Amino acid sequence: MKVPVIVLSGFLGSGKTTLLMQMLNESKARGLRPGVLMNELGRQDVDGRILDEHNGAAIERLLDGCVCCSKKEELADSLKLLIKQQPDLIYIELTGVANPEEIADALTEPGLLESMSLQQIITVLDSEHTLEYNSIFSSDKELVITLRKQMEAADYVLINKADLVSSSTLDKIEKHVRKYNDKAVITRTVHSRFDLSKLLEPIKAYARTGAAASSFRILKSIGTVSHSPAHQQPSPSSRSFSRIRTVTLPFPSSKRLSKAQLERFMSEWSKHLLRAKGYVSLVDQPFAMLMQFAGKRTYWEPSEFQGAPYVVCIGIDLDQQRLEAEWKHLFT
Ligand SMILES: Nc1nc2c(ncn2[C@@H]2O[C@H](COP(=O)(O)OP(=O)(O)OP(=O)(O)O)[C@@H](O)[C@H]2O)c(=O)[nH]1
Repeated sequence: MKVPVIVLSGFLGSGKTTLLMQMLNESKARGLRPGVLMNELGRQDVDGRILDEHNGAAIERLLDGCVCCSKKEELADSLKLLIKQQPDLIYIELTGVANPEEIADALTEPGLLESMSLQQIITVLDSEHTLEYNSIFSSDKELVITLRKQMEAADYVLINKADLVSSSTLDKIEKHVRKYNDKAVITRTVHSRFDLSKLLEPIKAYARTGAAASSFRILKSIGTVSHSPAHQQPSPSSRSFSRIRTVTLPFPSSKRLSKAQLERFMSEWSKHLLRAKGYVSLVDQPFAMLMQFAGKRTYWEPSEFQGAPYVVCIGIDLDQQRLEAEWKHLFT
């Protein structure tokens, strides 16, 4: 019996983990046992920790690289480990700069093809910034192509963060998506919430009966991706990110900062910073807080994190030395 796989794609900070948490909750409510493969660009696993705090699903993590390029070989191994735990379905959350078609392609490798089947690709868009990406990243053709592929390959497109923009912007985004994908179901969402029954009910029926559900999609035919054996290095043209760099900033355990200091730091770096997330110690808080910088906004959430605090920064053309120096300076 093949395990159904749902791939969550979308640019950095668009709302993939938010969607994953909702999907995990709804899977559990239906009595399904999900497995999760999380891929993060940074060495530190922020999203996995967020999940641990909310759920008890089997989680495999692939850190410090993107499964569609540097971590391609490890993708198969991690999925095989998950399969051993006999989940009813597997969610793969990609990095924000991954091309989902390459993952779909990787799932056709011998060793995976017999044991899992790709069901759906869901792409989450950040309504506040999607229309700007072409101009923001105009000098990075690869990234622009990857963002387009995320829309093209999707079965579902969530136009997320709908609370932050006008309805005319949402209309424009929908038109923009339709230029690249005339088949996907497009839904406007807030906090990635949408009706998951069409996705999960057939999987539930499949898990119960073992019969192939007719609504399941068979592996998409991947016309645009050249098939490269997993042991080969990806060619430069198959890389999904180029000028993106990830830097982990340690937060001295004896120090505390204010929200305002951290928000100012994020805002001063916002030209190059696409995303930042991590656990920080605040002057007025007894416990570490989860800080998320996405779409040029900083979000705060309480957390149960008890390790050494840190912040992972993902940026384009990031001057790592200057970033680290200015970060250190915050604590002097
Ligand atoms: N206002 C608003 N905030 C949202 C919405 N969806 C998600 N967020 C917030 O945006 C931030 C990023 O959301 P995530 O779900 O972590 O985004 P992601 O795509 O997983 O991010 P990466 O893993 O870094 O690529 C979090 O602080 C979310 O709470 C939304 O619809 N509206």
